[in-house]
Amino acid sequence: MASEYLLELEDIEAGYGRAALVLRGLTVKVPPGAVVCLVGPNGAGKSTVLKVASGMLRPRAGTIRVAGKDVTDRNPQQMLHAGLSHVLQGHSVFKEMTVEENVRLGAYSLTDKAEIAERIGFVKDLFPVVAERWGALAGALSGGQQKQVEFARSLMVSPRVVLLDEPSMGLDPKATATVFEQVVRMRDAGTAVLLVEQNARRALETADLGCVLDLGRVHISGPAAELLRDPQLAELYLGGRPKPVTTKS
Ligand SMILES: Nc1ncnc2c1ncn2[C@@H]1O[C@H](COP(=O)(O)OP(=O)(O)OP(=O)(O)O)[C@@H](O)[C@H]1O
Repeated sequence: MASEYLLELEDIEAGYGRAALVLRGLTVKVPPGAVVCLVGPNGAGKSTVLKVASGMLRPRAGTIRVAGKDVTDRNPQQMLHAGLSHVLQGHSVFKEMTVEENVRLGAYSLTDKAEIAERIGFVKDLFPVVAERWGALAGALSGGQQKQVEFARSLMVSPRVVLLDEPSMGLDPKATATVFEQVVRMRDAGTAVLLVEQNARRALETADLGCVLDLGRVHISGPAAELLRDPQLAELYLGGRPKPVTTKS
């Protein structure tokens, strides 16, 4: 059945082993052409949402749909095939391999050489640093540049939705700004993004839609700009009240 959403996580319950549930009836929906960000306190379950979406963690209840198709209980390989590509927290480039080798790893499931060449052209256009440093060892790149190599690798399979877990982790403010610019470029090039970020204010400034997680559920969701303006949310989750708008005279 056709759906207006690319990814729907509905009434998800999930947890680890015998421990208490982490997600307790969580619903998150990602429409086409959008960056959706999940924010909330430490341990709220943000990364767990991405693990459920990419098949790393099976939900105990609830439904996962991709473009209207039920994909609940599929494994990571099948989720990738369905169109969900997960960029994990931390740095996952292979430092002793070249940028090219790292990016080509993202195409391991593709067999059509013309398609691989087309995707390489696409990611080189989207991430100029990947094109510029194509033959360099990935370990020689800065943290922010390595993150762009990870983005490029994740886009090789033409995913419908990229799942980004704390892409700014460990980066300085300048590199963080570049990485968020690239998130917007990915969206504008046609890939929807579900983003988890510690830096909630920065993430909401980038995203189209936001979901605030608390106690394993979505506490409040809506256009990111509206969430940023909400004084109560700012106090509770964004490290203080919104900055007053100043007008230059
Ligand atoms: N592999 C695991 N095994 C057992 N418990 C886990 C595992 N991963 C996460 N948890 C627990 O699940 C809960 C939610 O963790 P999760 O990483 O999803 O939260 P988060 O909102 O992303 O937190 P943070 O902002 O600190 O990264 C925490 O209580 C955490 O200890």
